[in-house]
This record gives sequence, C-alpha cells and structure tokens, in this order.
Amino acid sequence: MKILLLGAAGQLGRCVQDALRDGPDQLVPLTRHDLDLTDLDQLRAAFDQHRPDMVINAAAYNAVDLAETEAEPAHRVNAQGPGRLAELCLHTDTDLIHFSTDYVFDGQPLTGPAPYKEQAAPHPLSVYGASKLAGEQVVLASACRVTMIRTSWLFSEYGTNFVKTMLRLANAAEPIQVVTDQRGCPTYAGDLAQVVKRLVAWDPSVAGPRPTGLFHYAGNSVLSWYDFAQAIVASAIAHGLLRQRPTLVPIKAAEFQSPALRPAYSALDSSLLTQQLGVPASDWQRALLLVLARLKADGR
Ligand SMILES: NC(=O)C1=CN([C@@H]2O[C@H](COP(=O)(O)OP(=O)(O)OC[C@H]3O[C@@H](n4cnc5c(N)ncnc54)[C@H](OP(=O)(O)O)[C@@H]3O)[C@@H](O)[C@H]2O)C=CC1
Ligand SMILES: Cc1cn([C@H]2C[C@H](O)[C@@H](COP(=O)(O)OP(=O)(O)O[C@H]3O[C@@H](C)C(=O)[C@@H](O)[C@H]3O)O2)c(=O)[nH]c1=O
Repeated sequence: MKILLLGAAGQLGRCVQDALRDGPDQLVPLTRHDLDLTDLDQLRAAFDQHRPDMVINAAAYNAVDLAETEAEPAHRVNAQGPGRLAELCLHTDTDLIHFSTDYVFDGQPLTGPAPYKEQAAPHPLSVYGASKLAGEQVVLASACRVTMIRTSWLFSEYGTNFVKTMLRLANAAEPIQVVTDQRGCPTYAGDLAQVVKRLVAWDPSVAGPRPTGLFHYAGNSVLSWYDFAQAIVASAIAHGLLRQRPTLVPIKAAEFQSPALRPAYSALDSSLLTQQLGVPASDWQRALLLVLARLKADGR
C-alpha cells in the first residue's frame, strides 16, 4: 500500500514515521515545505504524482493562543485544507486518517464529569477548537472513507509539548505556576501512532471493513495540568534530568493569562476504538518514562 503522510515533521508525523518505518507499506512523508495543505494545486499534484491508497493527515494549525488572532489561517489549515483533501480522497477512492482534538468540547458535560464519548455534542470555546470542529464536519460531510480520531494533550520526544515546556521551565529555576482546574487525558503520540499502524495493517479479508467514522483515542486516566506537571517533575528527577526540584504553584485557569479559553474538563472515552482495534488506551505514565529516557539519551 502507498501512503502519503502530511505534516510529517510534526510530533505525530514523526511518531507515525517511526511506527511505520519497518512495515511493508511505502510511506511518503511530506512536510509543509513539500506540500502545503492549503494549496489545492499542490494537493492535486501530490495525488497525481503518488496515486496513494491512503493519506494520513497529521498537518494542523496548533497554536491555540495565536489562533485567537489568526482565525483565518487556522481555518484554512484545519478546515478548508482537510475539506479539499477529503474531496480528493473521495474522487480517487483513497482512504483517509485525520485527527481532531478534545478542544471541540466546552468542558461542561451534560451528564457530569464522565469522559466524553464520540456522540457528545461539541461546543468549542476557542478559535482553534472551532477550526478543528469545522474540519471534522467538512471531512465527514464529504462521505470519503475516513477514520477520524480525536485525541488530547499529545506529548512525545518530538516537537513542542507540555512535557518539554515543563522541563525547560524547571531548568530555569523559577517557580512554575500551573493550572489545576482544567482536566483531561495526556496521550503519548507514539501510542496514537501505534493505533495508526493498526489501521494501516487492517486486513479487510480477515476483519471486515476498516473502522471508519469518528473515534476518540487518549490517555488512560484523567488529570489536571498541575497533576501532569507534578508527574513530569517527579519522573524527570528520578531520571536525573533536572538540576533541582522546581516549585510548582497551583493556580486557577483564570489566573493564567492566556488569550484562548480551554475546557475545564475534556477527558475522552477511548473505549469504542480500543475495542475495535484491540489496543489499550495510551499508558501515559509508562510513555512519560520512555520519553524522558529518550530525551536524556539525546542530551536534551
Ligand atoms: N499537540 C496536541 O496536543 C494535540 C494535537 N491534536 C491534533 O493531532 C494532530 C497532530 O498534531 P501534532 O503532531 O501535535 O502537531 P504539530 O504542530 O507538532 O505538527 C503539525 C505539523 O503540521 C504542519 N503544518 C502546518 N500548516 C501546514 C500546512 N498548511 N500544510 C502542511 N503542513 C502544515 C506543521 O508544519 P510547521 O512545523 O512548518 O508549522 C507541523 O509540522 C493535529 O491534527 C492536531 O490538531 C489533537 C489533540 C492534541
Ligand atoms: C506553559 C504553561 C501552561 N499552563 C497551562 C495553560 C493551559 O491551560 C495548559 C496547557 O497549555 P499549553 O499551551 O502547554 O497547551 P495547549 O496548547 O493548550 O495544549 C493543547 O494543544 C492543542 C493542540 C490540543 O489539541 C489540546 O489537546 C492540548 O494539548 O497549561 C500552565 O498552567 N503553566 C505553564 O507554565
């Protein structure tokens, strides 16, 4: 099978490359430099040149705060581009794997704080969340064959993420204020890449059609950003990655000056996809140790 990977230089893109590296499929990794998702001519040319059987779209506009003042670019990358990609997939009979976010939810679940299932009503609080929701809607409306996976709080050894931000701040030796009243599920991007690998390897002659539609995949427990920061610091100290133990100061989200509103609760229920694929929800604690060990080995 020939697979185009868009957003190949991002953290998920790099984890997907790692996961598929030794597999039987031909993976064509395309960075933003190789292919701008917002450029229809470039998209068409890539389909003409490569004639893929599947496209994995890991490209996105992910700057949550900046998006508040850059709504147009955010929508172009997160909604308009995926919409055109889905149309091309439909007309060329190409499978699509696409990703969305817990920030499509407002954190006020109608049934109390239980992890969100796929059918829960979205209501984004931020421009980023709205652009990703618009992307979901346009892709699903295209009727292309898509597996759409909402995930949350991604971290990995690659790119920029909360784990790496906490390590950087911890080494600056200042107290770190961290929000206690937003809870969600940290997810290792490498575990999500294993889900992608499972979907790529899906054999319809054995298992029936590949799962399509909307799914959630995230970490196996619910915690606050403050809890997550505590876990990061404790594990980093155990790995000898921090020169000293930083002071973590618990604060309310309202005290953390940031342009975008984030959901107070955005835990995702992964059971539908994990049951269909026979994979566990992301074991973020195990993965955190792995990521820290890799960062240490790389001297970061
Ligand atoms: N990070 C997270 O915590 C979460 C992410 N997600 C979703 O998961 C997916 C992967 O995210 P993640 O890997 O963390 O994101 P990254 O920001 O690490 O990677 C996104 C990649 O997309 C590229 N990109 C941006 N604009 C374009 C464009 N116009 N054309 C082509 N490529 C472009 C970026 O390139 P460049 O580096 O040049 O800007 C970057 O390499 C996204 O759909 C995201 O919305 C969902 C929940 C949580
Ligand atoms: C850096 C920092 C952040 N925070 C808070 C701000 C915010 O409420 C929360 C997370 O902030 P960040 O900016 O690191 O993460 P943020 O960009 O909000 O992360 C989100 O990214 C997008 C792409 C997603 O789809 C989401 O699932 C989620 O992972 O932590 C602190 O409390 N203290 C800090 O020192």
